[in-house]
Amino acid sequence: MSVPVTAPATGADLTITDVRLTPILVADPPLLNAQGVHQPYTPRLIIEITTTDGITGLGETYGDTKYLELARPYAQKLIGRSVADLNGLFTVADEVAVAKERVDDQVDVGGLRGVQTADKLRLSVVSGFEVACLDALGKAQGLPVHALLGGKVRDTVEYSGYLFYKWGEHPKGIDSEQDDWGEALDPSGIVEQARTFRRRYGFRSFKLKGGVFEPGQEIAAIRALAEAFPGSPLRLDPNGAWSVDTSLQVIEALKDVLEYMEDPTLGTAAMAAVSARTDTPLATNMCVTTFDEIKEAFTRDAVQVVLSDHHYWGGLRNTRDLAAICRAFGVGVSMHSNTHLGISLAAMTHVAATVPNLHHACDSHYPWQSEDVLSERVAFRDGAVTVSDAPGLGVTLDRDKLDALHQRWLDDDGQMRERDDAAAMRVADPDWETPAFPRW
Ligand SMILES: O=C([O-])C(=O)C[C@H](O)[C@@H](O)C(=O)[O-]
Ligand SMILES: [Mg+2]
Repeated sequence: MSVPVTAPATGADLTITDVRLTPILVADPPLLNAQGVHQPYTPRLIIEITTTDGITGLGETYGDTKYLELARPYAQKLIGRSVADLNGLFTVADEVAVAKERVDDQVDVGGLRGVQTADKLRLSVVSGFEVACLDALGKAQGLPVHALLGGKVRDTVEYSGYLFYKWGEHPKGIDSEQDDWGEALDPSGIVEQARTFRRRYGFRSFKLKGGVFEPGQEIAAIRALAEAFPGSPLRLDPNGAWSVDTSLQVIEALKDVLEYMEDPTLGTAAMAAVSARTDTPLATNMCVTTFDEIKEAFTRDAVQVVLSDHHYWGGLRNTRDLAAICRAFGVGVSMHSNTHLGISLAAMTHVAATVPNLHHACDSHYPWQSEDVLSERVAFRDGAVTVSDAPGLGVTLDRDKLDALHQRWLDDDGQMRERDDAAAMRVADPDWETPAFPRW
């Protein structure tokens, strides 16, 4: 292996001596989507990689069992390697077996993140370790992560306000934390939520998570937003809940105010059928979620914007590769988000800062997370995060906070350790089954 374990300029020893994995449960509000509702707590995995010199890099990824069972043996294999050996992270991942039942006939979070393959599972684990290696390497070299990716092309990264239909609180009788967002179950509730987003964070564009109510109500919500925030870029994302015809009807009703329509219908073929009959751009984080899916989707002109997500695309450098492919095909790129904490927001911001063809505000769930493992939260100002020039990611772990969220994970009887939005919905509605798609 030719990757140096000693940094020539600084003399820092980059050898990995310890990897610490801490599964946690993070409070999550009752956000509704096409599958059901978010659980009161969601699993995340915090990764700490330490070098011989005692430098520690931080990473974050999904924390459900299927990720933990890969992350544990993978972490062991990294001891003795260099944090600079970023390509080696993928080689080592191929040595970790993925259980067949984890991928056979499976989709990712009920399909919210598209297909589930062994490769994608591995990449979803590698990404957290890649971020931790980059953080450690940056600290060792005195360079921010964006510099390790080639350097920032912007000083701030814009995010959109991610609006959700939501209940005022989780169902009574189960452990949960109260949030201060209130209920939003109709157009006026959504506008009120958007006003709160704007007041607290300054977001200029908004995305509404749809596929919850019949399309007429969701059209009314977007119309109400357009009226309340004239000129703001707006997006609607029903996670594939509509047929091709319904998709076209909704697009027709909203085409004057939509920046893009996100995953109106399921699968590349149906997206291509919609795309062929509208000029409104279609975005996806469902039918293009792996490199293998790009060729068909792009050659059929099924999507005009790909919403990358460094967690399942395999890290920050793969995200840049994806952006380069999109650029070559004239396809736009932006960022998808699931529930995540500040380590991931910092990582998203570093990579987004380096992508020249990023022309849409990125998604982020972070405002919905009242808890974090950082000593200082990452701040949104005027709807954007300032790109840090501090070494590494530029964030600091608060061990007490990490320990408290880990204790919650330890105390859990197992129910919250797997994200399952349909099961969470059944707590309120025992007959709930995720509807067959297209639902409308
Ligand atoms: O399609 C999307 O943008 C997402 O899947 C984002 C999130 O997963 C969101 O839908 C959620 O967590 O409910
Ligand atoms: Mg989406």
